[in-house]
Amino acid sequence: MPSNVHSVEKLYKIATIPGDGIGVDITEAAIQLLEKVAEVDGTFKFQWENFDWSSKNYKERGYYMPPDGLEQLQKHDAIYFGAVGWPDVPDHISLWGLILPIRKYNNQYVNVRPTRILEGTKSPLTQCANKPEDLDWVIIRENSEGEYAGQGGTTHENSPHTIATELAIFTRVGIERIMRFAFETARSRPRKKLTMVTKSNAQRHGMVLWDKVFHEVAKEYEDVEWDKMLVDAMTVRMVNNPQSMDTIVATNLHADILSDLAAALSGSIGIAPSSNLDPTRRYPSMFEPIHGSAPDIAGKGIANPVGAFWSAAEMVRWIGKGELDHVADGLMTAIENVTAAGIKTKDLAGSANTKEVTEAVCKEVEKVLKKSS
Ligand SMILES: NC(=O)C1=CN([C@@H]2O[C@H](COP(=O)(O)OP(=O)(O)OC[C@H]3O[C@@H](n4cnc5c(N)ncnc54)[C@H](O)[C@@H]3O)[C@@H](O)[C@H]2O)C=CC1
Ligand SMILES: CC(=O)C(=O)O
Ligand SMILES: [K+]
Ligand SMILES: [Mn+2]
Repeated sequence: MPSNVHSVEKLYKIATIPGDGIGVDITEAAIQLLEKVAEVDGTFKFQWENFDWSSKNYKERGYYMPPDGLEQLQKHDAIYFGAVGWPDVPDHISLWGLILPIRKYNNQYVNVRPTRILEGTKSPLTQCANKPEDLDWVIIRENSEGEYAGQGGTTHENSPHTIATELAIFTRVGIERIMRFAFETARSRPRKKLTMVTKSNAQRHGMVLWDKVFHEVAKEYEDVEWDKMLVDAMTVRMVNNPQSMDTIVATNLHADILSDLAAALSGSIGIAPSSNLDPTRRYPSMFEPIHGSAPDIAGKGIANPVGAFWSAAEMVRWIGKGELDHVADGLMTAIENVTAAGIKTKDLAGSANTKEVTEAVCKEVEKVLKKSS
């Protein structure tokens, strides 16, 4: 391009929902980093709109999202989320008041949860040599139905005869689309390997349908090597043989649990990102670290922002539709250069605080992006 012709700056509208506890700290850190990235790159900008839908405000207002909350979010290209939940509000109220409806009503039926051992960090697994390839997984979590469908009820409350049901819902449409996404993800990675997780020995209806649809979809992906695991044995394999897996697909509940385990095995829950995707792109997708509000460390300024930064990188990748992959990759390089240099929070056996890690990554990303341009 001739130097006197400037490309038009693209504007990305991002809704931010910091939520509670460390969600606030890490969202602020992610915005700081993304602003730096946009400034250095110069071809795009972010327009932020912040939504103060926290547990504190819930206590005062009686709601997390206002009645038109979902519509407000839908005016944005993406949503960046911190975490929701605080000890003075029952957790099912906070989750069902905010994050679960956002996922469901925005058709975010996939939750992508990668983990690997970042440079300069260590897995607690002694059999891991801490080479990146020792543990490099992407968990594809079904994000719209299953055990978090929200169906069920309680009767005879406050009596010895209370009955509560929690119904897991599995639909053929829901299973088929998550399997396809999982196979596509596996196919896009070098090892082309998918592990499918169920509990179809004990759960004899929904999980059996899950198995059946998996085998049907597998026929369309002959280039992808696959195997299957029951979720209990899967926890053992994750600990004893992490090298043997690559892409993993599991239900809403199973993958929720396995992804916290995956994060811990790769070093800390504080590093793990997640993308809540509407693959059709009709609705905005949402990006957040997998961890919660961490009341035990909130307010101390020591939360690890790496999972938030990795989520930010995935958001850039998603909104860029292939045009900002170099920026997302640059962000990941910057994050890993900083962990490799030993600038890490306490959960990664370091001594830096959130602010110090954030500033180090901001500085590093400037170097990385300038070098690559
Ligand atoms: N998507 C969301 O908004 C989620 C919300 N929650 C909510 O968060 C609240 C707390 O949940 P917990 O079960 O305690 O899980 P949690 O993920 O908030 O914390 C678990 C443990 O990991 C540590 N930890 C988490 N993130 C960290 C980080 N970035 N850096 C360093 N240490 C970190 C915490 O200090 C704590 O010891 C609850 O109200 C829960 O419902 C939990 C998970 C996801
Ligand atoms: C709610 C929760 O724990 C999660 O989405 O990871
Ligand atoms: K979160
Ligand atoms: Mn979780």
